[in-house]
Amino acid sequence: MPQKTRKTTTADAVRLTGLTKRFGAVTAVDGVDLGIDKGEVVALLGPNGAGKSTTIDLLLGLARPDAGTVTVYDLPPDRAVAAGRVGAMLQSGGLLPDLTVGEMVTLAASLYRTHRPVPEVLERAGLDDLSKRRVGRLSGGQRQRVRFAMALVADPDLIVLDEPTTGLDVEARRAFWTAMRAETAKGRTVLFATHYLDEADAYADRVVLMRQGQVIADGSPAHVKSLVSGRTIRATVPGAHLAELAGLPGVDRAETRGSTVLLTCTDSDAALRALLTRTQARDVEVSAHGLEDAFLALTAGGTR
Ligand SMILES: Nc1ncnc2c1ncn2[C@@H]1O[C@H](COP(=O)(O)OP(=O)(O)OP(=O)(O)O)[C@@H](O)[C@H]1O
Repeated sequence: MPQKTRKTTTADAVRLTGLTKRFGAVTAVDGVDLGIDKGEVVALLGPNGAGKSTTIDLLLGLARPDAGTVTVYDLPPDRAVAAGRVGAMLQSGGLLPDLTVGEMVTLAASLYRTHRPVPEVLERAGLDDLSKRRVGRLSGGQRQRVRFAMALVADPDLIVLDEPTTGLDVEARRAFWTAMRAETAKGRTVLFATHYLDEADAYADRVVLMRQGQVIADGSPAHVKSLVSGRTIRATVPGAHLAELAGLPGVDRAETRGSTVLLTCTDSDAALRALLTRTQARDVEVSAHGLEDAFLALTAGGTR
């Protein structure tokens, strides 16, 4: 089969406008506005129940919004999917246990008018040694790789992955992301939901943080980290009162941690200067927040 020429359009890859989905009393997706440019690698992060999977279902045309719109390459999602422009790797389902891996991916390929050669896709997903194994006999991680191959086989412009590395060990996760990097180097657009914050930090250009159906932060991993003021200072400060420390320039919050104090800073340079000139501080350590801290701070109280 000939491979597709990647189409170029001026529109966004994905455009969600006022997107809303309710299940009874729960508003799973609550007025989400989001545009994803072509070639962007975007991580959708959020605690359990934040609305990530529902957003992905709406984006793939697997669920209908109660309000708002979704377009994928300027098309309604079901048409973009039918045209082979979107490859999806969902958390479960879609596999037939009696088929071999090769047959399963060939079947997925047959749904599209044009597709990539199946052996190439099997190799990309690390399945070339398993092509004759029945799907029902695969481990959880191997099944994930079959889903990945099925997502790639249509040669899609957009790849959507719902927690793609759940159940994979460290080595398999690394192999998965190496394969994904090779795919994104070709200019594909990627949206992935993950609970692994280190993956969002390492592999996404942009992090979209959701809580209770809404987007609460959107930017580079560095931007999301900076939203929770960036840095903390830990020090031993003999004779100091917490209220006094909290009042220093650049300090947002002061807490005791054992025999030391922990200062959460909006401007750690100013805070450090004040601490060293106005107090008896010693054993001073300054550290940047990891994405994990940013995530916890921004989504605190967000589960339901
Ligand atoms: N089919 C459904 N029927 C009823 N409620 C649903 C349904 N699907 C999702 N919900 C609810 O909508 C909210 C959002 O769920 P969703 O699965 O989108 O979150 P998520 O961010 O993907 O969570 P997780 O990380 O746990 O997969 C939750 O409160 C969930 O219970």
